[in-house]
Amino acid sequence: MMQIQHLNKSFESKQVLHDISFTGQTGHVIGLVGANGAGKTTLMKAILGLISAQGKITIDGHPSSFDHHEILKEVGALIEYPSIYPFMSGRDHLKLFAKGPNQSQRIQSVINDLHLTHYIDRPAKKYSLGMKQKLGIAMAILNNPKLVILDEPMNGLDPQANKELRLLIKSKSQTGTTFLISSHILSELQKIADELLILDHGQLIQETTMKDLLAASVHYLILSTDQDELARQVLKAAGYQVLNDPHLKLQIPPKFNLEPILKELTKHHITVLDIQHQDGGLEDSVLKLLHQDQVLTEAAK
Ligand SMILES: Nc1ncnc2c1ncn2[C@@H]1O[C@H](COP(=O)(O)OP(=O)(O)OP(=O)(O)O)[C@@H](O)[C@H]1O
Repeated sequence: MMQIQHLNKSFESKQVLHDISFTGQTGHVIGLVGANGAGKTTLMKAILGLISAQGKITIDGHPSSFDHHEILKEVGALIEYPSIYPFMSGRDHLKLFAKGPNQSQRIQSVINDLHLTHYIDRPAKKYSLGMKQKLGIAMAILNNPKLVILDEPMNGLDPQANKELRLLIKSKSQTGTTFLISSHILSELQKIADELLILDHGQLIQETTMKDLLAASVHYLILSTDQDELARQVLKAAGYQVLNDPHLKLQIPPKFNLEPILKELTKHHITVLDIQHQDGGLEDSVLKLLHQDQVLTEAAK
């Protein structure tokens, strides 16, 4: 659905995107993560032809660029803040944006999907940040685009609205819509993204499936015993990676056998009261990759 090849972008002398290439499969949800200023919004703007950039962008088999972007009719987007007219109602915004057949039906269905009913007929100037955000998302998906690009869509949304958005993205992707979504809320992204692009200082340092990334993520074991301090010493002496944490917390590999730990503790007459397994999740994995990249960059200097 989307192919990006050797994309470079500079603002005056500052290069902010460095040779970015990736492919987005039809119906996949692609998460875009990176620190503040990593280049996420710039990349999205370049794909949307909002800024000029060097490189090749192909959407649904059609080339797209700053000067030639016919195919962008098939793309819905919410970048930074939604463009909202304060004196128009949400419904009038949707009417203004609607294209093609069955407009009223599509407007009503997006209102229902995003639970906008109770304020959609009020002027938008009375909307909260989250309400505006939801209206912006509604405008992006209203015309059933093949590709939807959302920059920080979870901004300002409460947990219920986040969940509704997640369900909507999942159901749309299952019917073939491709999503490119940037977010700092990695726990939310973890729940919806099939793939992940990690940007660091304008470089794509990792393109991976969520499954692979999480499989390689850090895992922890949190033990509760009748003698935690002794258990800590025993496990450290036995070579386990015991963390400096108020809890008795061990870092373990993804596939791990518990038996030797229990044997070691029993040998020292320590009783285990509780065991919890915790995976580091997306946040840990992304931070680890960004840290590795920083170390490599420093070493190359
Ligand atoms: N119009 C512009 N003119 C000059 N520099 C810009 C412009 N837009 C962005 N930049 C610079 O490009 C870099 C990438 O910015 P961008 O907004 O793409 O980052 P981001 O990853 O989206 O960050 P955030 O998570 O904070 O939104 C930053 O150093 C920013 O200062």
